[in-house]
Amino acid sequence: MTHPILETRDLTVRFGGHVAVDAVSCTFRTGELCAIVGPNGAGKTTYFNLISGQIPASAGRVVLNGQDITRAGVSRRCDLGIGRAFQLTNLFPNLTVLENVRLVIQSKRRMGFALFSTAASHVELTNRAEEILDSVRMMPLSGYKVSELSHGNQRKLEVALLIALDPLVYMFDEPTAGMSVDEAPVVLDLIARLKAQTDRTILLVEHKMDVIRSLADRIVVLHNGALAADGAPAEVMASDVVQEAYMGKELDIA
Ligand SMILES: Nc1ncnc2c1ncn2[C@@H]1O[C@H](COP(=O)(O)OP(=O)(O)OP(=O)(O)O)[C@@H](O)[C@H]1O
Repeated sequence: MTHPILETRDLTVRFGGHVAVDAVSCTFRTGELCAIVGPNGAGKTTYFNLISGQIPASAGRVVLNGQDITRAGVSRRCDLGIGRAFQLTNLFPNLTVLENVRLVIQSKRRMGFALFSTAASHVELTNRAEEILDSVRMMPLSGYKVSELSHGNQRKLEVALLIALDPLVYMFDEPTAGMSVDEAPVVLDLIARLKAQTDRTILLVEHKMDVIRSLADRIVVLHNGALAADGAPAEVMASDVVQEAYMGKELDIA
């Protein structure tokens, strides 16, 4: 069994009297791709927000690589290895796509956000940034400002920026939402390659069952904020509780 990289222990958040995430205890392991599913309003995005630090927990713990990060802010969690796509998109909307990717690589290498560096490091950084953009098939857009990109291309850039950041845990919340039929497979292919070629942990909130089937090693089901099922895809999908309560109604079964 592989090493646990991320754990939530009785993680809970209340908004007034409403418990949006209810004592969720879950362990995510190195190298696994875990799909988080559940009906609308089940608490999936809120659970993500608690892990990435967008909102503070009312109770419980978030532990990354053995370190309690429950009280850490978003940027500290990002430094420690929690990478969530949307945090990065509008980093520098008036800089180009290439400059944005290069700056994330620089920040990861603790070189600061200086736009100008030595000639050699500039060339090396640019090469790496171009390699990443090539992998998301965005090289033709490298000179565009981020603010000029279509929604689909901004989502692709999010993935590119996340790859540049190379976190321990990649978090994708419906990564193909709003994308065209041409664009979505590019992003899904990238996630599949991340899974195949790295030992990173990937958490994926997703409604599309065909995507879950092709990518997930494990499925966690949330319902009314609580953990309703957790296990291998075939086992979870076949379980009575999931079949009856969620799969047919809420998930987009292809
Ligand atoms: N900041 C907030 N204040 C009050 N209630 C909130 C807040 N954020 C989320 N909620 C509530 O918490 C519950 C869980 O919402 P969440 O967005 O996490 O669900 P979800 O599973 O991601 O849904 P969807 O699949 O529709 O995106 C909902 O009832 C929502 O209205």
